[in-house]
Amino acid sequence: MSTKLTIGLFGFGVVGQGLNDIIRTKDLNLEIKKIAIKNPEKRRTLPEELFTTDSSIILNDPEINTVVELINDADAAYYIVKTALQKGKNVVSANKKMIAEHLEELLHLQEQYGTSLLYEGAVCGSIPIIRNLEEYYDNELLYSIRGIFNGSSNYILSKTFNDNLDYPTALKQAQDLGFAESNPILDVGGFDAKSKLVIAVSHAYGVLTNPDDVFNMGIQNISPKDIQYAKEKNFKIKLVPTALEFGERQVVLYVIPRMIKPDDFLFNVENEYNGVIVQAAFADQQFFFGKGAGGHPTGSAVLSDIAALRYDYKYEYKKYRLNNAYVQSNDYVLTIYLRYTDDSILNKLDIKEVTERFYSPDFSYVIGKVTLKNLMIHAEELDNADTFIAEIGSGSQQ
Ligand SMILES: NC(=O)C1=CN([C@@H]2O[C@H](COP(=O)(O)OP(=O)(O)OC[C@H]3O[C@@H](n4cnc5c(N)ncnc54)[C@H](OP(=O)(O)O)[C@@H]3O)[C@@H](O)[C@H]2O)C=CC1
Ligand SMILES: N[C@@H](CC=O)C(=O)O
Repeated sequence: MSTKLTIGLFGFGVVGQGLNDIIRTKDLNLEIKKIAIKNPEKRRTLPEELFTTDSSIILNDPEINTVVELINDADAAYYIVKTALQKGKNVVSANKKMIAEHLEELLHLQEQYGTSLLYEGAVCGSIPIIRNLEEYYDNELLYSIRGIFNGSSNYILSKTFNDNLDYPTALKQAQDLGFAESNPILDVGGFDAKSKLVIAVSHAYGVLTNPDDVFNMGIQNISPKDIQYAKEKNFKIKLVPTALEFGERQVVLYVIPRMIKPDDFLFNVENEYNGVIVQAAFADQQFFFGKGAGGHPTGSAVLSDIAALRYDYKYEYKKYRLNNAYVQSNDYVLTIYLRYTDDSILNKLDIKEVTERFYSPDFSYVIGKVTLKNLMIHAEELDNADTFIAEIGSGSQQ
């Protein structure tokens, strides 16, 4: 017999309303008792008495056994989720930034208070990747996970690459469609993809890492020159988070644009769609594909978590609890395409094994090898309009 869920919902924006639309089409032995929002003046599509701006009304209601957190403020979300877990309520959240930043503490809170926090909607929208990494690949060695984890940046890349739209127009469209974060640098700068990678890696390898210790470079400095280079070589450019196991139980993780060949599963992942390639020892390559952003796709993943709570589902964090869990390492070498104007960056990055160079009065590029550690040291200098960096080909252990 499933538990009746009495829900306190936080947030009634793109995802909150998407979830509500889906719930209304089902008969699921659940009730949304109250909805917390921020702005009391906004017109709502549900009766006024359902809404409150006072989060404590939900958090202190003993009848509410489930909190669904779908707000666009990571700090407020942290307080809400932590308090709900401490008060014995189960929680579903789609807030990847908050979860990635506080995962270790949230894991221990669940243990301490016997509560459950589920967050499938936080990673790649509608794609059921977290439960697969946690449960399905429990016994198998995972060589790597990589993919397209951010719908907005992929939408922008598709529109600029395939339809010759300019970058600001494509970004505005992603915002208008409800895909982008309130601060879009989180999307285009690779921060959102990094949060999702950090969460995925905790279930894939049992590694809990601080997002600040993971390198991310985004697509914010892409120019028509980079697109022209990619087209001439029959590549597409995608923003790709990667986690790879190597050496003695080490895992490297980073987010960087990547030149993708036509035979790669990610080549045809366009617009707000996401794709995840899992490379495992025996299963070999497996590809997960689906919408990574938007109210209904994300709402469907949130609803799947809510439904799982009716049967007391919890993440066990099995791989984290193993004694011989993996450790994060940055001893890794990437083959990169680097567009630049100031030659000094070449020395700073100490680029080796150069296979291609191009000079012109207004820009140059080089293809060569660089250590992940050097990219991390010079990350701030690399983030300027005259520079664009993308992985090209495969990397190797340092
Ligand atoms: N949009 C997407 O495609 C996806 C989003 N997510 C994540 O889901 C979450 C919600 O995103 P999204 O729906 O797009 O965001 P929106 O900006 O569309 O909506 C945010 C909602 O949060 C409410 N809110 C903000 N602060 C508070 C607060 N302190 N207390 C109560 N309510 C608050 C807002 O209230 P008000 O209505 O009054 O302004 C609004 O209803 C974010 O964490 C996002 O990263 C995850 C996957 C996909
Ligand atoms: N801003 C995010 C929303 C979903 O997580 C994205 O574009 O992927």
